[in-house]
Amino acid sequence: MVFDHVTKQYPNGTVAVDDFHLDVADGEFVSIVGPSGCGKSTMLKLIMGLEPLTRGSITYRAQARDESAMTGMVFQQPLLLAWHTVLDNVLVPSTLQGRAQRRADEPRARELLAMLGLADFAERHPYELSGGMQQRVGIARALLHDPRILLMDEPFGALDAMTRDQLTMDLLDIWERDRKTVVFITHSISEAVLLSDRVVVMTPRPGRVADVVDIDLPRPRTLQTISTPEFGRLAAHIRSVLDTAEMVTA
Ligand SMILES: Nc1ncnc2c1ncn2[C@@H]1O[C@H](COP(=O)(O)OP(=O)(O)OP(=O)(O)O)[C@@H](O)[C@H]1O
Repeated sequence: MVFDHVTKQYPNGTVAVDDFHLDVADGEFVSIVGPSGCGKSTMLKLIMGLEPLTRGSITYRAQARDESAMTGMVFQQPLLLAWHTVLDNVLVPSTLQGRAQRRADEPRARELLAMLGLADFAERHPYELSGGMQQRVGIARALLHDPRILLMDEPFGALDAMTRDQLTMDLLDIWERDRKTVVFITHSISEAVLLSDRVVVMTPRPGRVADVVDIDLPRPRTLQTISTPEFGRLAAHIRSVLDTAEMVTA
């Protein structure tokens, strides 16, 4: 996926993203970190085609079976339908395509629920699940149609620290298995370092690329990776780039 000098100005004149340039390899895990309001969510909306670009382009290298299988999206809140079971929530994208599609996709939905440790909860309702389990349902739903690109907008932001760590490890497992291209938005430097091949550090609004940091930590990574000196060095570097970018624009 190539972001070629992407600029987004909203109709009210706000420039949310300015000249964002990045080449994301197929199967790469890229995180975007930056201060609040620097245009991270806007980037995702541009990728999803929910907002038109003002200038520049976003192009895909990989081919998908169809357009709808190109991207899967995980939000900060899992956005589950309270009156549907867990299984039906995962199958929402199929149900929208008709009953036959729903039937065809049910085995895959059950397989994803099992992979995320929710096999026994398929017939339950969202209110019976913890926050972390609800977010797993959101992840299963995003993976249902095997998207080429997984977009994640602070998916663990609303969770407590332990659940967050667990889901981070689960996401690493899932990614190691089939190496989707992931664009992951987060406020957490350590989450970004632990997960990513590269971390894009953005400046305060209008969001520009302040630095792109290669995360050359060996994989598979574990929570112990966080206590290595190399991890500390990378996290400190990203912190200093963020601080410098804030001082320059302040
Ligand atoms: N529809 C819109 N119309 C006008 N301005 C907008 C619109 N959506 C976002 N903005 C502005 O664009 C800027 C970037 O917003 P965006 O939500 O992309 O930032 P963010 O980095 O995701 O923020 P946060 O980390 O707080 O979620 C902000 O100043 C925001 O107020």
